[in-house]
Amino acid sequence: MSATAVAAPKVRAAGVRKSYGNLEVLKGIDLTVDQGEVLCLIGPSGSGKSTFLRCINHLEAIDSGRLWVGDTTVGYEQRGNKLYELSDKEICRQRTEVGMVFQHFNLFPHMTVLENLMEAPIRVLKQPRRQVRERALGLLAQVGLAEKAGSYPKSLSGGQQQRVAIARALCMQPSLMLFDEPTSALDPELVGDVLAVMRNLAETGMTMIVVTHEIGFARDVADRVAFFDGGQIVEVGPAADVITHPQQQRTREFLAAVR
Ligand SMILES: Nc1ncnc2c1ncn2[C@@H]1O[C@H](COP(=O)(O)OP(=O)(O)OP(=O)(O)O)[C@@H](O)[C@H]1O
Repeated sequence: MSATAVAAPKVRAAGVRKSYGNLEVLKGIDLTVDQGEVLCLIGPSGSGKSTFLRCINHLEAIDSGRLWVGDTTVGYEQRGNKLYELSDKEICRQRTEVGMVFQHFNLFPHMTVLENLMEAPIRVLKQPRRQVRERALGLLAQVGLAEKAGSYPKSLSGGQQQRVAIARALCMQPSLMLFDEPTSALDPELVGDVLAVMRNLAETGMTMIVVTHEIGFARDVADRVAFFDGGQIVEVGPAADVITHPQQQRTREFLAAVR
């Protein structure tokens, strides 16, 4: 054993495959995401980025390969021809450790902003109301929305709703945050505030996997970038290398088209 302890990867995928009917969406994904790392997934529409994210959070089951989420937990493991799946209880437990932010904020419309944040920690984690309330108010301050605690989602802008959605995910105290195109439903002038919240979160050391078309964000904030195309990772490496000096022709074409 080496003198320096090395933390286990937060997420590890090995040969992950997923099809919808005859459409093979993930064609053998191999990827490791380290503790505290920010990884951005970029690539054309339909290349499988969201599906991969959804597999990590057990919103989709993989067909084959292996997927570990967390330090020790096996997500899915193919043993011979038999696919081992987590029990519903294990999935629930793992989901509480993984926060997910979607393109469309998915806030509960009938609850205030503060109630949106408090709902899952109280109902799912059974944490004391007073403690959750304190944490929720702190998170709202962190995303610049302390004064909106008593408002209903429909009275907020899209950017504010997305910042609430991020705070809501964080209120569960996750150790991994997944973002699925968090800014693509926003008007351009609202994107900056959401990206600033994500940038601050990255600086706290949170492990983050972000599907995004915001190439500037990926270049400036990600530790590594993975370029997906046709259900495969074509290129993965340090953000500055993949975005500024892509090695693969396909990556170069994609970046030229989106810039
Ligand atoms: N539940 C589903 N049933 C059938 N096909 C699906 C399903 N979800 C995704 N797909 C298909 O899988 C392919 C990959 O979709 P996915 O959303 O993972 O791509 P993506 O790279 O995230 O694209 P985008 O940037 O447009 O979100 C697409 O062809 C999509 O139509």
